[in-house]
Amino acid sequence: MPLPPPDPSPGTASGARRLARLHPAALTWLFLCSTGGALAALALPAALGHTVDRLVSGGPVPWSGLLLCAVLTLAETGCDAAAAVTGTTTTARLTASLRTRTAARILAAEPRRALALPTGDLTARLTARTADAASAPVTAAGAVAGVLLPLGALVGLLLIDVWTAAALLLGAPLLVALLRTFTRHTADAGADYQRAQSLIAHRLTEALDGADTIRAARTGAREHRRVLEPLAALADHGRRTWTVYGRAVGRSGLLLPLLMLLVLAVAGLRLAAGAIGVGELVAASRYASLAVGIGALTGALGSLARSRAAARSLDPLLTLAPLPHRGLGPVPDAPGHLELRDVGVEQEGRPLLAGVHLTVPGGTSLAVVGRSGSGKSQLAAVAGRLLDPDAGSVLLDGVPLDAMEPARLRREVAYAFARPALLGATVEDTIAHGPWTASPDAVREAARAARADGFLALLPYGYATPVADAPLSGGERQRLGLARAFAHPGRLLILDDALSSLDTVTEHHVRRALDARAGRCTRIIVAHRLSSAARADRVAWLENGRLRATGRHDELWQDPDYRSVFSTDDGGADNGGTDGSGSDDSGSDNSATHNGGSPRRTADGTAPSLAAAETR
Ligand SMILES: Nc1ncnc2c1ncn2[C@@H]1O[C@H](COP(=O)(O)OP(=O)(O)OP(=O)(O)O)[C@@H](O)[C@H]1O
Repeated sequence: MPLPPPDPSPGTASGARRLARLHPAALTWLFLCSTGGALAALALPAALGHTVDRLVSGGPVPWSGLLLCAVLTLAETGCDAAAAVTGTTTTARLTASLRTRTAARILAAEPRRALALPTGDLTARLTARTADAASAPVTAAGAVAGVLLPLGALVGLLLIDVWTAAALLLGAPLLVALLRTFTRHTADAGADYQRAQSLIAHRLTEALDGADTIRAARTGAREHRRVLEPLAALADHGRRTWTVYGRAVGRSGLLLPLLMLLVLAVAGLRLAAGAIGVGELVAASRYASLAVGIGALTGALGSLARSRAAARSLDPLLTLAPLPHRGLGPVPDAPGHLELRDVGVEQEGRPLLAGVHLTVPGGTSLAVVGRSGSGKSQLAAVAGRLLDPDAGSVLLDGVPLDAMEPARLRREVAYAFARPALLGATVEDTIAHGPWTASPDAVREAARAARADGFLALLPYGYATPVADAPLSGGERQRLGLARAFAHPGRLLILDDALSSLDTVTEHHVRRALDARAGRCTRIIVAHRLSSAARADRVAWLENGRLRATGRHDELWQDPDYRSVFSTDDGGADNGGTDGSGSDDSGSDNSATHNGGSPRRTADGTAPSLAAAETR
C-alpha cells in the first residue's frame, strides 16, 4: 500500500509548540501572570531590605517603603492565584482541543492507516496521553517562572554582595547535574509506563469485545491473567518513576538547605565586616531562599518529561494525512455507474484482490459472491473508498473516487454492514446519523423499508429510546444499520453481508425495498445466500481475490464450480433448490431479475462454460 504523502498542514509541528497555538491568548495571559508573580517576588526582598535599613537608621517611619512591600506582596499573591486558575482552565481546554483534533485526524485519514494501532492503544492515546500532553504548555509557563526566580535571586545577591552570590554559585553545578539526571531518568520511566498502560488498555478492549466468547469458553481467569500480565511491568515503571523522584527530592533536600546556610553564613560575615547593612542581610536571606527554590523545578521537569513522551505518542496520529483527493470538479448528475479498473489490494505483500475489472451500470444491482475469504468485503470497501486500492482505480459516474471531495463522496455512497456500529444517543439519532441529518419523516420511512419499524414501536420510548437501553438482537441491529443506509442512500448503496442475520421473510421485504431503488441507485450486495445472487441484475463471483466470472445468476448457475459456492456439505445447494432460482423466497416475486449481458470467458479459462472478460 503506497503511503500517502506527508501532511503539509500546520498539524505536523510537534509538541508544545503545536499546542501553544491552540489557545494563544490564555497561554499569553498565563505567562504574564507567572512572570508578574515572579517579578513581584524578586522585587520584594529589595524593597524590604531598603525599608528595614531606613527603619534601623532611626529616621521617620518609611510609609512609602512599607506600602510598596504591601503592594508587592499583594501583586505576588494575586498573580500566583490568577496563574493557578488560568493554568487549570487552560489545561482543560487544551486537553479538549487536542482530543478533538486527534479524533478529527483519525476520522479524516484513510481507515486502514488510522486504525493500524490496536484499539486499546488508540483509546489510551486519545484519553490519558492527550491529557498528559496538554499539560505541557501550562507546566512550561510555570517552569519559566521557576527559572526566572532563582536567576533573578542570583542577580539580586550579586547586586548586594559578590561574595554572597559566589557562595550560592558554588553549589550551582551540583544542582544542574541533579536536575539533568532527574529529567532523563523520569522521561525514560514515564515512556515505559505509558507503553505498559496502553498494552493493558488494548488487552482489556479485546477481552470486552470477546466477552461472550470468554464466558462460553470459561476462560475468564486465563483472560484476567492475560489482561493484567503487563501490570507487573507497569508497577516496576511506576516504582522507577517514584524512585527517581524520591532520590532527586532527597538529594536536593540535603543540598539546598546546606547551600542556603552557606549563603547566610557568608552574608553574616560580610555584615560583621561592615560590607553590607542589616537590610541587605534581610534581602540576601530572602534571595537565598528564592534561589534554592530551583529545587521545585524537579516536579515541573518531571511533568514536562511525561508530557513530552505523551506528545510523541500522539505525533503519529496528529500527522496522519487526510484522505487525499484531487478535486477534479463536480460530479455529474447520474444514477451511479461504477467502474473498477484493474483493481488490486495487498496487505504486507499478500494480494487480497488482484486485477479486478468490473462495471456496474447506474441504477442496477450487483451481488458479490464467493467463498469465505475470497475478497468480497475488500471489494465492497474499495467500491466506496473505505479503502484505497494499491493498484488500479475506481470511478463513479466517470469520476475517480479519489478525485471526489471526501464529504461529497460520503453523501453519494451509503454502507450497511453485518455488524453495524450504532452511533447516536437515541434510536432516531442512530438512523439519522450520516453525512447530513435525515428528517424525522425520512427516518421513519427508512425504518419501514428496513423492516425495523415493527420492533421499534415496541421499545419503551419508540424512536426516542436511548440506543444503550434498547435490547436488540443481531437481526434488529442489522435492520437499524440498513435503515441508516436507506436514510442516506446517495447514488451507490453497498451492503456488506448486511442481510445475513435477517430471517427469510424480513430479508424478502428488505430486498423488495432495495429493488424499489432500481434506476436511481446502484446497489452492491455482498452475500452468501443464493437468493441474493438470484435476485440481483448481475453477479460478480470472486475466487481467491480474483474475479472468476460476472454474469447473470441463472447463466452462472450452469457452472458446477459456481453452484459449489452455495452448496452445503451434503452437496446440495444452500436453500436454492436445483434450478438456482433462489426459491427460498417466501414472497411471490422470487424470480431473479435478469437484464445483464452474457457472461464471458476468463483469461485463465478456469470456468468451463462461463467467464467474464472483465477478469484478468
Ligand atoms: N485488515 C486485514 N489485514 C490483512 N488481511 C486481511 C484484512 N482484512 C481481510 N484480510 C484478508 O483478506 C482476505 C479477504 O477478506 P474478505 O473479508 O474480503 O473476505 P470475504 O470474502 O468478505 O469473506 P467472508 O465471506 O468470510 O466475509 C481474507 O483472506 C482475509 O484474511
